[in-house]
Amino acid sequence: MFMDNSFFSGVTVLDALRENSIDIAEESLLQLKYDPASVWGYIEVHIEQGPVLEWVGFPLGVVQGIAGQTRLKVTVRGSQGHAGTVPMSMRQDPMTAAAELIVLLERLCKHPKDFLSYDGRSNCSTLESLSSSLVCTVGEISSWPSASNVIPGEVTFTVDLRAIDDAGRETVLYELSNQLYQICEKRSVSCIVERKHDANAVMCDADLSSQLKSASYAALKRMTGATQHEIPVIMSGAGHDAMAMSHLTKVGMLFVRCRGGISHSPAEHVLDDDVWAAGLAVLAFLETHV
Ligand SMILES: NC(=O)N[C@H](N)C(=O)O
Repeated sequence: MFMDNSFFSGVTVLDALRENSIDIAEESLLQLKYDPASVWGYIEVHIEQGPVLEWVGFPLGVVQGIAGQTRLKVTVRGSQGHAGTVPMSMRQDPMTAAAELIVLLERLCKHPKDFLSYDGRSNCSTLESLSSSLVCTVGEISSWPSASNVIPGEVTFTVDLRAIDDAGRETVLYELSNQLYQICEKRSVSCIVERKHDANAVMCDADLSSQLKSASYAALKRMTGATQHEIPVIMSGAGHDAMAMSHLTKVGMLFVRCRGGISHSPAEHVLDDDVWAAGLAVLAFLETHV
């Protein structure tokens, strides 16, 4: 099935392999996967893609865990019409409904405690941990037919929702969809919510993390000659290869400071010295294991 998938391009994985002279059956490809018993662990170094390390003034940080994530596609359908002729009171406008839904999402993710109750689905500690890591984003929106003098017939937008606490993420999604359908009903538009992607949170291995911490101390001492204060331990809101590797083995991650916390932008930048520090930390880590 995987080999016959064409994803976005229309070219199947099998076609792409064959075009590159790799004639392989799906069964043999599956046999290539690692035997968990043969793998000791997985270490990943990545730029932080956020502002924390720069803010605390450290080139390196140890990752405690990676947030779980859900991506939704929300389609809001209303009644397409003429921008000049349909009275405001007679509209079923999916654009204003989408705007209300997006503002609801922001309020829910900024203040989950105002929305979620202390019942069986969410207790006090889940709400605390949720509030600290929950982030929600609408990164794409499109309307049809997308003309300045037309009340749209349909608006589609994406939701990217992340939290370190999987149960909390589910609780937020449950609350979001409840409120979303209520708003759509109130505005006489129809809403379809499709769940496009889910990945559970991954916690880094405590031993690997403490070894990476010691290795980071050693690297920074070697570079600056000074003993560093506590190396920051941070959560990753971004997804990483370590998430996939965690199904196979224990994982550990090191973050490298980036300028302004900017990422997913051409302005993304790291200092050469910080990359050097990360290299020395990995070397120090390896030296304790050979
Ligand atoms: N490291 C990343 O930016 N990973 C993904 N693209 C993500 O978190 O969306």
